[in-house]
Amino acid sequence: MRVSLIQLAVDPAEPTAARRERAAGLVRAQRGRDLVVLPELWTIGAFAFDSFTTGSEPLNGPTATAMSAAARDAGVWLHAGSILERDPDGALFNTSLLFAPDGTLARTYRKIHLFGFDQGEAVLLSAGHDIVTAPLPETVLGLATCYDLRFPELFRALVDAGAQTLVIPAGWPERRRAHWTLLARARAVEDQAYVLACGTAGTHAGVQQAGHSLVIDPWGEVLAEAGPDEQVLTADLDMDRVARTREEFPALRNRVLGR
Ligand SMILES: NC(=O)CCC(=O)C(=O)O
Repeated sequence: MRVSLIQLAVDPAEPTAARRERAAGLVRAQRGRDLVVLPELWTIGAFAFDSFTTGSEPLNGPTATAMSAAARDAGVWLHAGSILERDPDGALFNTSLLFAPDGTLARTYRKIHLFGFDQGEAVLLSAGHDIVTAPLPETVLGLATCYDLRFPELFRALVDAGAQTLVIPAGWPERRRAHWTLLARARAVEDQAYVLACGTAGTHAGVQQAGHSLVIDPWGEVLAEAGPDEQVLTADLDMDRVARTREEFPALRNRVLGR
């Protein structure tokens, strides 16, 4: 499976509409790949809390419309990262969007673990509750978002639901980059799954982003790692490796608790 992770720079000087158009162009340039991934809240920035209300949009809003068209034009599965979803009652969610190659919105995932303790996302948004997987021709995706990475029980639930490739869009700060790398590799090793972890670059709301998006195999080896700046990271994945790893080193089968 050929994957591209688009590590977008979120720069407050760039209007959202311009970034949306730029992101759509980058997606279109990935024709020939099987799956393309964008980061968390790349329209406004994961830490731009002051813009959370004005930057919110419905599931048929401008970002979803542009990403649907880009997926269709490129003929790829597109995990379009996440948007600030405003539901019909006005509640806000951090919602990931997965588009099929014909542009259909195949899945949404509302971030379960909201970041910020007693401020920011944690107080401004509503949390999701649903475990979301998506069967693709080559693999089964399990969806999670950024801070979710710190909660291994979510990933175990995704694996129990059939996930083989864990997709994690993020807006992770440089200050905690060591955690990002460590936890992403840990999730790959403990769940014996590919991890596609796509972050943002640049600085927004005074928070320098880590970049360093990662493609990690089910043995925990880093197959590809981005630098700090905007970059398209590509990798070719051997999907048989998930089943082989789980067969040859059957730690998942040896679970005693929580089954
Ligand atoms: N957007 C986020 O979820 C940030 C998470 C984070 O900074 C951390 O877990 O550390």
